This record gives sequence, C-alpha cells and structure tokens, in this order.
Amino acid sequence: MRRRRSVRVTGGGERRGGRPTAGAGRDRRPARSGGAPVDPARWAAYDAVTAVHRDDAYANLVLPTMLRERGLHGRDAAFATELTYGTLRVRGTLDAIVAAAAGREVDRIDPPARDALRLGAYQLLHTRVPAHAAVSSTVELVRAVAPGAVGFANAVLREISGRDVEAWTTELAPAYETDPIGHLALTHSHPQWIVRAFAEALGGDLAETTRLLIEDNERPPVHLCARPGRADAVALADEVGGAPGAFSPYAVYLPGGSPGELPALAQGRAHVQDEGSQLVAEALAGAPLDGPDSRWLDLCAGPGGKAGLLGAIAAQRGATLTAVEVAEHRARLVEQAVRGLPVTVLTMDGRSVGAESELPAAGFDRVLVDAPCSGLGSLRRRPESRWRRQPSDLPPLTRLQRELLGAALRAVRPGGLVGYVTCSPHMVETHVTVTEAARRSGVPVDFVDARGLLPAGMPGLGDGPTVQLWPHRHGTDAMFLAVLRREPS
Ligand SMILES: C[S@@+](CC[C@H](N)C(=O)[O-])C[C@H]1O[C@@H](n2cnc3c(N)ncnc32)[C@H](O)[C@@H]1O
Repeated sequence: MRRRRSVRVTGGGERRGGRPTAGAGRDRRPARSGGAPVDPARWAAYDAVTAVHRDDAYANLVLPTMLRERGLHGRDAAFATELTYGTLRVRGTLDAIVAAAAGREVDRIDPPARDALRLGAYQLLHTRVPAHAAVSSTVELVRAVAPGAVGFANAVLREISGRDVEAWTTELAPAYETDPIGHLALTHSHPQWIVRAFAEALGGDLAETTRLLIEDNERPPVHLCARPGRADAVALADEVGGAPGAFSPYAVYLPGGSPGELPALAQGRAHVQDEGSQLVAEALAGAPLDGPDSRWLDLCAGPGGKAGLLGAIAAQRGATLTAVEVAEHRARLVEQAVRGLPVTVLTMDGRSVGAESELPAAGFDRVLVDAPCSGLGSLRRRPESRWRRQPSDLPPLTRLQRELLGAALRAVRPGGLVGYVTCSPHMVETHVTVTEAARRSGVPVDFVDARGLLPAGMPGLGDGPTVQLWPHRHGTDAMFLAVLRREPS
C-alpha cells in the first residue's frame, strides 16, 4: 500500500516533514531514501501545484510567495513558474495521458504521486528537459512524497516518454469528425462545457475556437497601464524596456512577464492591467455625452484596476468617481489603487442604488458595471481556473449581473451612459444578461455602438452594437462591452 505523506507549505516557511523553505533555494536537499536530490525549482512547482489542488490556492498568489521565501531567482524561478503554470493549464490532457499510461483513472492515484506525475508528464511532453532527467527527477520527487509509489511512477513515466504529445492526443482524443468539441477539449486541455461556450460565442466557428484555445494555453504578457496625467505610454515603455500597446493609448507590454518592483508601479504612475480592461474603461469614459458629465460611478470596483484608470481620466476632466465595492478587503485595495485621485470609495452593495444617500437614483452621468463573472475570458492568466469553474456557477452569477446592471440603470440620469463589462465571453453572461436586465429594469435605453468607442482601425470587432474582445484576435483578455444610453426624459 502506498503511504500518503502530506507536504504542506505554511506562511511561516515551515513544512511538515522537516524540509525548510525560507532561503532554501540554494539547498540541494537529499532525497529521502538515498536517491539523487530534487532541485528547489521542482520542489517549488510541486508544492505550488499541490497547494492549488489540495487547498484551493491560487497559483499566481502562492507561487510568487514560495519563490520569494525560498530565495529562488532567475532561471530557477522561471523554471518553477513554467512547470507550475504549464502543468496546471494543461492538466486535463496530462491527466488523460497519465491515466492511459497508468491503466487507471487519475482519481485512483494518491494525490502526492498524482501531482508529481503531472509535473513529470508536463516536462516530458511540453518542455526541452531531456527525458531521462524528467523521469529521474520525478521519480526522486515521488520517492520523497509518496515512497511507496516509486516503482509505479517509474513505469508510468517511461510509458509516457515513449510518445510525444501529438501521438498521445491522437490516440486518446475522440475523432474530430464525430465529436469536435470532445476532440478540441482533450487536445487543447479545456473542459468541454467551456469549449462549447467559446464556440457559441464565436458563432460556431471551430477553426477560430481552436485558435482561441491555443492562445489560452500560452503564457500571456503582462500589460501595464500608464496612468493618464501621470505617465506617458511611450516614455514608460522606454523606462521599463517594454513596448507601447497595439490599441490602448495607455498600454505597455512588459517583456519577461514579471512586473517585479518597478518604480512606476510603486510611484502610482502605472498599474498592472490587461489592455482589454483599459480599452473598455476608456470606451465608457470617451463615449459622447450630452449635458453634465462630472459624476461617474464604478459599481463593482474591487480591486480597483478600472477605478484607477477612470479616476485618472476623471481628474483630467474635472469629474469625480464614486467607486463601490461590497467586499471589505477588496474595497481597501480600491482605496490603495485610487490614492491621490478624485475618487470616493464606498464599501456597500451596488444593488442599493436609490436606498442609500451616497448612491442616489438618477444621480450619475456615467456608470460602469464591471460585473462579477465566471472569468472565462482570462483563463490564460489564471492557469487553474478552467478546472475549478463549473456550469453550476453561472445561474447565481447571472442573477447578480442582472441585478447590478438593473441598479446601474437606476443610478444613471436620463441621457447618461452605462457600460456593462464582463471578463467572460459566455453568452449567458453577456448578451442574455444585458437583454434581460434592460427588459426587466423598466428603464428605457438604447444601445450605443461600442465599436465606435474603441480605437479606429481595431480589427475583429464584429457586427456591434456590443463588442467582444479576444485573446487570439486582439491579444487582450476576452472582455465584453455593452454601452447603454438611458433615454433622455
Ligand atoms: C470583475 S470584479 C471588478 C474588477 C474591477 N472593476 C477592476 O477593474 O479591478 C467584480 C467585483 O464586484 C464585486 N461585487 C460583487 N457583488 C457586488 C455587489 N453586490 N456590489 C458591489 N460590488 C460587488 C466583487 O467583490 C468584485 O470585486
């Protein structure tokens, strides 16, 4: 029987089992039973992947902390990051291959051995690590975390190493002709329901859906937003060694993938923000509006990315922004993000428009609803999220989205504008929510063609009046934007 051995990462840098963490980056810890040592980068990747699967941790939060605590930099940190994010992203395909090689479902493999095998399979199938090194280092990892599974792991890895990833997926995926969604899901490592939702949002175009799935599996570049009035994108790009964005006038693409401790961020001249988020915020701020234009509202502000940009634009235009966030800790993040800008942060439920004096009905000229959503549009930035999300998440989310958009339509004055945004292309969170919320609100509205609010010449914006951005078309997260004008009274 295999013994389970839990390896736990704690905030204090201690692990059960006595392996030190803090400052251990240079250590070559001996394997437990006399094998070769496992290097710190693979340990970090293993511990991060395990924390995600066992503790529901987020890789983009847990891994940087681990790297810092263990003193991992440069190539070690890059390797640990590649292993962690890559393994989590393509877990679905890896699991099918591990199961086939093991002759049993992955659910029937002990979790420590299972995560080690996923990491080993990733190295064999998706990296240039020589096969013998991928196998031996993974076997040593298994020796440390699941000693009873060493022989099993060795056999499974040798079986996997006999073919490349194309050969494996050709064997395991259903035929494209009879089951295109199942084929794409296994080949490109996405849950089937998500592939189906993407295909629907792309009008059933499976070739384009495939391009999107491929893009979702790439490591995305970090985008910075040069805050208007505080920084210029071209100068910031020079300063950080990056490149100005293709579409947003504020965007800078950062080389190397990590913003680290950039002075521009510390000094509030810029913040990290996907270019798509910048574009939808800028679109709402720039939409033509008759009459007063000084009271802006962000109804779902945490953690404050769009509030930071809107606040900076508001400062230039003599407007003020009210930023509403229901979660206390996220409201505090908004406060940090808007420091020095003409923004008032309210910790309250955005649905209370008309019931709270700070959120008067018909009291705002421009209102943003950046609604809580499934996040299916930013899967490339959150490697584990595609496996965590479930179709059953959608009904409560869409109810909340409708209620928040209804509140926004109450909050905007006659003639004013509401921007509805999701970081999801799922039709029930985009078109269905907007149509239903507008119908139920009883507030008469017209759609503004959002295509005309985006930079001239931007390709692939569809037939309007709403806009769906896409990673594979625009290099942005898949942000959706609808702009509604409340009919003047
Ligand atoms: C998609 S995020 C907004 C992202 C933000 N606009 C930005 O750019 O950083 C949605 C936010 O809405 C908040 N939220 C959820 N329900 C809410 C409610 N009823 N009222 C106000 N905020 C709510 C969530 O806590 C979350 O912070």
